Amino acid sequence: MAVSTVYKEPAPLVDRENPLESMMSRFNVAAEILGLDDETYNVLKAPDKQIIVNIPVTMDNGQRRVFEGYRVVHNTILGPSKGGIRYDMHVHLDEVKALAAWMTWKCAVVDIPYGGAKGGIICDPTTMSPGEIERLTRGYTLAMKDVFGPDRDIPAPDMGTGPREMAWLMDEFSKTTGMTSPAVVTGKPLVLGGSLGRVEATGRGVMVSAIAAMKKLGMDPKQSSVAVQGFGNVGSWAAKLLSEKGLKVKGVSDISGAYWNENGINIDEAIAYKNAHNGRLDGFTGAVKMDADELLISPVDVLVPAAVEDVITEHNANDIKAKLIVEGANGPTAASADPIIRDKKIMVVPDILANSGGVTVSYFEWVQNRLGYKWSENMVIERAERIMTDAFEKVYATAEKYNVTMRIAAYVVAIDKVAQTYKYRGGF
Ligand SMILES: NC(=O)C1=CN([C@@H]2O[C@H](COP(=O)(O)OP(=O)(O)OC[C@H]3O[C@@H](n4cnc5c(N)ncnc54)[C@H](O)[C@@H]3O)[C@@H](O)[C@H]2O)C=CC1
Ligand SMILES: O=C(O)CCC(=O)C(=O)O
Repeated sequence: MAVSTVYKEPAPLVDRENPLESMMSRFNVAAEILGLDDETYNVLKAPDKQIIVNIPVTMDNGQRRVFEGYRVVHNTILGPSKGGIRYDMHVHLDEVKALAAWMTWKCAVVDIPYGGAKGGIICDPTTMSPGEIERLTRGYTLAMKDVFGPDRDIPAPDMGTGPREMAWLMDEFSKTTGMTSPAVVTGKPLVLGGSLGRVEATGRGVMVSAIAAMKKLGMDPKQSSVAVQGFGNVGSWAAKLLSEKGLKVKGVSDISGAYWNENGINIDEAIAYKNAHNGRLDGFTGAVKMDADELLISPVDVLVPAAVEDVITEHNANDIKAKLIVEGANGPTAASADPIIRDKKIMVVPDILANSGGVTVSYFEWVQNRLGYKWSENMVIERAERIMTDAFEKVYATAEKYNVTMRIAAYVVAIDKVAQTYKYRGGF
């Protein structure tokens, strides 16, 4: 059988911002504030390891294609590395490196015993059949069998993946090791040892941090409006839970475009529409279609970017009207926009704090798998909310202490924890 593609050249980053550079520039500011020593700085600035694999997959038409996949383990000083797997055509090694480092900082901010990692495969899952995606997922798992492990590196869902892919990953890993290992991956279906509350956990954390920030800013949720970019797992749950808190969701968007309703979008209807239409809002009649770029600069009080990186840049930051940005996505704000947003006095709850509800409940899932015991949904929600609220208050206090933005404060909290751990553990 002919091999049609041997190597997929990663999409160049020349025409877009580089998330790794954005991550590093904030890391440098926080390292300076902390007076981080050179040894620890040098260890943290680069990932522990980067694995690149080529995964041959027999497509439904009999052709064999080869997909390029990555796993980057940024750091494991706090514990086994943790982080999602992304299926998208824009996956790039530098992006995965940034996402892996963000996982280290995120786990440190919420004080859970994990390091950071991230994976990705350059593919377009929207054009692949379930069988093709399954073979790809199993091939990736096999290629990473020496990387993954319940005490080593624990994947989870990210863009383009969900419980279905995590189930295949768990099954393939279990077969290669000869024992059922639910704790090797989180975000699994409930029946395979998934946790109650994990599906909505990231969106719930976005809601919790948005409400905490609104309280600080003296904003009344019932008198406030919000726009949410991205209507997948994170965006749709954030929109639903924010609307349940009384905010009027005036705008939402996904890859098909942006949708606006001045009187508020009925989010349950939008979710039902999306679920019935291949995960997309295209054709949704509960709102008027608008220019996708307009959504981020629309007249709302709160903005929740919950799709991809670098959508807020020096080119549109000045036009943002929201008083509060809560980052559901990883890296939605390029570093070039930071000073503009700061000068406009917009509060930003940064990604490594705002979207940490997902990994927090993943941690709970892993704990439950290891205990062989299931927690109630209320216990999951109550514990996750407590962790997120405590982290928010710690970051807020750090921002006040050093007179810096919430983003820099979150990096300070995270890097300080990692650096202290190095100090006690030693080893270099
Ligand atoms: N799933 C999770 O638990 C977590 C996800 N995140 C981050 O949240 C973001 C979204 O992830 P998920 O919701 O899981 O992905 P998903 O695959 O469920 O949904 C992505 C959504 O974004 C939309 N989208 C893609 N490109 C877009 C664009 N250029 N403009 C507007 N919409 C666009 C898609 O149509 C879809 O609605 C990513 O940055 C991810 O890294 C962060 C923490 C945890
Ligand atoms: O749930 C997890 O373990 C990680 C989720 C993730 O990839 C993220 O927080 O960006």
